[in-house]
Amino acid sequence: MSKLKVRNLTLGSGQPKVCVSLVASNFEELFAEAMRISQMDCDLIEWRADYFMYVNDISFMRKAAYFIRYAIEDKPLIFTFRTLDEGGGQYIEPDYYFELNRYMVHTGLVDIIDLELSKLADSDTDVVRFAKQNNVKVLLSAHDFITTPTEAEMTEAIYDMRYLGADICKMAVTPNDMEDVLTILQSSNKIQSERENIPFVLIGMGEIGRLTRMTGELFGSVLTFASSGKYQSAPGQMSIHQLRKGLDVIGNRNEGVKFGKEKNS
Ligand SMILES: O=C1C[C@@](O)(C(=O)O)C[C@@H](O)[C@@H]1O
Repeated sequence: MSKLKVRNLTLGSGQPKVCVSLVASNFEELFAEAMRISQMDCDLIEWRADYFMYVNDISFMRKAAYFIRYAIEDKPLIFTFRTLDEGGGQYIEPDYYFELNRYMVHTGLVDIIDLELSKLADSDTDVVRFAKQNNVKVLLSAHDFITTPTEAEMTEAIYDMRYLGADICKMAVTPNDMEDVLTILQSSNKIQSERENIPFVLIGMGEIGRLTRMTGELFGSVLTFASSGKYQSAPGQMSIHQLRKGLDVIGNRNEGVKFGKEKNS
């Protein structure tokens, strides 16, 4: 697994790191949620700005980011505006999408920006370079809320993201049966063995995909998302408590415990 340092957190070593999404529509809720989530046992926080009503006012966005940073102190913060095309909360003008992300980098308050691969592929924006120049990590993402693409399609999408400069490559898809779950795990396993320098995340959304939210330590995903208790930012997210139990079981090596009965000497 490839390692990536964000503030004091190292992604890609041991268990996948647990991220909780902050969803709020106004300032009051934003501040309350940021304070509440900052007390939770998560490693990173993702601000899902597509649910915030002042997203078109750039100076309000700075104030909101400042509030969040104040509340969460030194925890790494991902800035995400998820577009309607990929399951987001509101419409955004394509040019403003990049402008907003650029501005968030400029504030120095966020550590990672999430950009959708499909938007980036259609544009000549320099936002990836701009983020890197300002020591902000770039997470490229793609979502499918209906199906699971083939193993080759998912693997290629992750490699394309890396080629375009992603520090983290993420794909969240929808398994409809256990074959699809195996396809997600197979693709993960292929990526981790073929290209061990890529920090990536492959998630199966919905009830059927839950297993894939826990298996990162074995199959290479560096990050996993839990519910905030109040909102799920995607179907199938578990509570942090449930998720951590799963992560512990899956990563447990039972070191030092011998097989069979100890013989008395
Ligand atoms: O892309 C992702 C992953 C996610 O969709 C999930 O399945 O947990 C949740 C989103 O908030 C995040 O931006």
